[in-house]
Amino acid sequence: MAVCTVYSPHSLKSTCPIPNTSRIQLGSHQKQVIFFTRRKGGNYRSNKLSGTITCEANTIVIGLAADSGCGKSTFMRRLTSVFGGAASPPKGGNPDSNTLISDTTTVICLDDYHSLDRYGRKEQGVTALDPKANNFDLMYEQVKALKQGIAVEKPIYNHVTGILDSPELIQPPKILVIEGLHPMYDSRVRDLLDFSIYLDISNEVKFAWKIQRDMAERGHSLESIKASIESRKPDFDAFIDPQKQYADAVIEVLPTQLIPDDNEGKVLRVKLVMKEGVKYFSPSYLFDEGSTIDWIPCGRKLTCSYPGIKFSYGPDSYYSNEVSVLEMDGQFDKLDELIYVESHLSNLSTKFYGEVTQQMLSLSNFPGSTNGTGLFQTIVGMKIRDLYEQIIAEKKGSSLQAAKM
Ligand SMILES: Nc1ncnc2c1ncn2[C@@H]1O[C@H](COP(=O)(O)OP(=O)(O)OP(=O)(O)O)[C@@H](O)[C@H]1O
Ligand SMILES: O=C(CO)[C@H](O)[C@H](O)COP(=O)(O)O
Repeated sequence: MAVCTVYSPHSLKSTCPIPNTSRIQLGSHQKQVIFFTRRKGGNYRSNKLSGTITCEANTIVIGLAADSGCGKSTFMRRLTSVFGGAASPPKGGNPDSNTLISDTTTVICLDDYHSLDRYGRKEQGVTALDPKANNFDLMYEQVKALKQGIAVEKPIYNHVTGILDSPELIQPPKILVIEGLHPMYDSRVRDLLDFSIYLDISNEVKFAWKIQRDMAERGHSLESIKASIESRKPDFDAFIDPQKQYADAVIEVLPTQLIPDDNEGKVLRVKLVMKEGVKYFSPSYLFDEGSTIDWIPCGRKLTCSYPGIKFSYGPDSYYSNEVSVLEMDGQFDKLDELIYVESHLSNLSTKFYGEVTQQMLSLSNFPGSTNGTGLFQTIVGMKIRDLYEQIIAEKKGSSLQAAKM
């Protein structure tokens, strides 16, 4: 439902597209439901009122980019949990839908915009990472419509059959997350994003995660997993990886530096790269904003077994952008002791003391809960909630202001 404000009772003009007949909720000073019928030249006729209408669609759009098997679904489940409630596929819809809906968020998977299905890609010898296999015009049109408060009929790419199924109806949510291979590839789609995240998983770690999932859950052989990663690599380097330069936050996952020549890949070094100067987003920091700090918290208040834990924080530059980087190498032994670390982090956008620890404890069975992946995904979740609340508060403020004029 688009939220609109009616200014003057005489002229009728809209600054945004409204479907032919639409239910419009007026500003809070004048709550009533009215119907609009579209007329020529962007004018609308209503059953109850006339006036100039400014549509303030309240959908904010978040982009999450990563290669397949790099933890997007896990991150999405953490994000949904920050807003409370669980996410599920559209009720009564296609059981193979990739969409997840909760009270606040709708997560759509950009695989649904594959223009070539599995057979088409095979025939043309292209991977799903190649822009030629994706319909960016439709992606742009539909994300734009949802952001404007208009429902869309989005295609479904069926990962079971490898073909495109009939579309599903997606209503504009409060927060729309577009996750997948290319949320920041097309500049038109990129410009619609209120915030963007890139999960940058190093090759060694990606390989370990993929083996764990695809061998255990999908019955693939080690050789076929290796071959699949190798065959995707050129397109990954050409089309997916470059998107990280546009991200407002990057979560980089690397092998640990605490164990010399580690090749087990169980202990991880994770960096949270946060762009400076992004509207509604102010980076979190350790101890003292802008300083450069190394911190080993192990000791009386934090239990650490081998190889321990090391945090670092400081300013840096990333693709010529000024950033702050928070880093954690190692893993927690006792998750409830995370409160000790949390109390030394600032600007977390939490609602109460210890909220990050509480979130992490409540999802302790999720992958990455004992290391920086879970911690930084949770912090980014808090930041997205804060961004959303700031944008909505600002919009409400300007509607009230306009209504008074
Ligand atoms: N932080 C983490 N630490 C360890 N393993 C992880 C982490 N995040 C994800 N994984 C593992 O990696 C695999 C892929 O994770 P997930 O399904 O979240 O990725 P995805 O990007 O959504 O994948 P796809 O796009 O292929 O559906 C899973 O087996 C999961 O357990
Ligand atoms: O990279 C991917 C996105 O996660 C998939 O490989 C792509 O969507 C094609 O899917 P499938 O392998 O099921 O045909």
